[in-house]
Amino acid sequence: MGVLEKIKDIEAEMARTQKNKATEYHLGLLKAKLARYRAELLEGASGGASKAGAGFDVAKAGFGRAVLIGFPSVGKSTLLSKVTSTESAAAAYAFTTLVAVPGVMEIEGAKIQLLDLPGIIEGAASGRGRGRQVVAVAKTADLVVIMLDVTKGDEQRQQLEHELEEIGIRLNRQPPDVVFKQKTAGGITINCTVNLTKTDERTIRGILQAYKIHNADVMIREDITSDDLIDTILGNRKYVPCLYVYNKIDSISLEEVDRLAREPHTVVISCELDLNLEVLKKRIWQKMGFNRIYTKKRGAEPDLMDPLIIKKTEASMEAVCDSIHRGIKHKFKYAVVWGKSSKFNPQGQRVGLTHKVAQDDVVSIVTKV
Ligand SMILES: Nc1nc2c(ncn2[C@@H]2O[C@H](COP(=O)(O)OP(=O)(O)OP(=O)(O)O)[C@@H](O)[C@H]2O)c(=O)[nH]1
Repeated sequence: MGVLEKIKDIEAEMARTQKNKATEYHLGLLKAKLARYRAELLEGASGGASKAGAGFDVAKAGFGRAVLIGFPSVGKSTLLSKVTSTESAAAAYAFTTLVAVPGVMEIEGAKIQLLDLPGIIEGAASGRGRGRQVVAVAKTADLVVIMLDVTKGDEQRQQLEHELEEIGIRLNRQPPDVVFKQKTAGGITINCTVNLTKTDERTIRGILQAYKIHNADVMIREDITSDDLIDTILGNRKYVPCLYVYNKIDSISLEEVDRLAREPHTVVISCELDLNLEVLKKRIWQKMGFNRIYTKKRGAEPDLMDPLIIKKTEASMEAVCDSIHRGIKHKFKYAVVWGKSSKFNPQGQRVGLTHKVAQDDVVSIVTKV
């Protein structure tokens, strides 16, 4: 039996099985099996392994990359033409049978690449589409933008979320708070700091066994599900922020627009009428978690024309140094900071390499001579 049939069988069995306390263990094992077969499918273990160099790669331009995913005719090309300086058609990158169109968007002084992946998402998880390439590209993405047609309802959204979920992409979620350490001996030790309501120890042991893990320490610090445990064991999940963009709001009522606009992680736009496109750009910037820092030479005014763009998660003074030049931190003596991250002082605050900067800070770096 091929992997696809095995997946179908398990899915059918899961659909037949009622979800309750008594079936939790059985379902947990089925999920573990399913995740294993899916991984096999995506890694090409069942044949058709990718040739070296046949992968999907687009040179990362600018500071970050947002990947645009959506069904045909939702308005992806129209959006790209409005918000990016899309490189000419000749510059569209071709990968074996796949073409992705990268455009570059200027937001708040940063260059962000917006990559349109036409038609590759459908059926990716079942091996029909180009699951491996989607995974590869999504792994390099700082943001997934799911573009939807407001007139098509929520069906497209559910389908895309489902496909992305199946290939191991987790949208707008944090990795489960579980520490998992495989060992060579000593059996399985499970420690929980919280009360588990969605799974239990027997199921956890069963899942570990399904993965032929007989020696491991598992420390659980969150009320996880069996799926969360499988994600932790497989360790190859990609946690990425996602923005839902509903296009064509010119075709629906104001009430409906208002309702959608209040949904979390959502922006409503009309490409055709140029509605809300600036807001969309701002939201992309925020969702990517970038930080803008201005530099200032001693005795001079801050350089407001050419800010440094740094990822928020790594926004220490050391990251600021690295974004200027790799060698600077080795010559770093101290920095002076003005802005939200510093104590108010017209002379600025003296800080070291571990200081965390904030958006729009002005920084002056003093190096050893
Ligand atoms: N009413 C309305 N129509 C729009 C809007 N934006 C795009 N369209 C129309 O939707 C159709 C599809 O737009 P495209 O930009 O070609 O869509 P796409 O997602 O790139 O489609 P593929 O190239 O097939 O992947 C076109 O006829 C556009 O004119 C909008 O804001 N409102």
